[in-house]
Amino acid sequence: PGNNGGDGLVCARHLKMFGYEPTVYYPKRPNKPLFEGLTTQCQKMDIPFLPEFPAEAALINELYGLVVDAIFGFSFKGAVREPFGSILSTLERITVPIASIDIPSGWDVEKGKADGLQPDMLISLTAPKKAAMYFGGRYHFLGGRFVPAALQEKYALNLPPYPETDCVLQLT
Ligand SMILES: NC(=O)C1=CN([C@@H]2O[C@H](COP(=O)(O)OP(=O)(O)OC[C@H]3O[C@@H](n4cnc5c(N)ncnc54)[C@H](OP(=O)(O)O)[C@@H]3O)[C@@H](O)[C@H]2O)[C@H](O)CC1
Repeated sequence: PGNNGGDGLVCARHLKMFGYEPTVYYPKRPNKPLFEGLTTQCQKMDIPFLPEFPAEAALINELYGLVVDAIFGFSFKGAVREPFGSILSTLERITVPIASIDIPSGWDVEKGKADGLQPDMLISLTAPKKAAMYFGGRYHFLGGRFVPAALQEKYALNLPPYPETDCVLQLT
């Protein structure tokens, strides 16, 4: 529903450009030009938007090869509200791999969530958030090669160097 969801729309657009067949579920759409524009871009690229989230984990396993989790990022707080509680509990039961953008949805940005979503892949943006230390999945990537040196210094960010012209770095 926020910028993490916007990242999900950008991800769907890239996947389509790379020849994959993404499908988007976007239940709460902010009334803001940025998200309306991203939605229009996806629609114009013939990316289907699901009217309902598949209630059965088995159906997701059967229909999809990967789930990109772009529900909540670092602004998630408190107890999860519907419809996202039901969506997350279904995602906790699927067996197809999950790739979470920035933070696994439903995790506390610092403390994580031991009994929450456990994705196979985490794509941290700009810098890994504190909760990333609880990530136990197979692949951890860092994306966002755009932090000016002055900002890195100001916030004492110890960011790793990216090789050559790469914008993404595999951390584990
Ligand atoms: N510099 C960077 O690192 C960048 C990060 N980006 C991405 O942006 C997200 C953070 O985006 P933000 O819009 O601040 O917040 P979220 O996407 O995490 O979530 C906000 C929405 O979530 C709703 N919310 C919050 N808590 C709950 C809850 N308990 N139950 C249900 N819904 C919840 C909230 O709703 P409200 O009604 O409370 O407003 C919002 O709708 C970051 O993680 C990155 O993915 C940028 O893309 C680039 C720069």
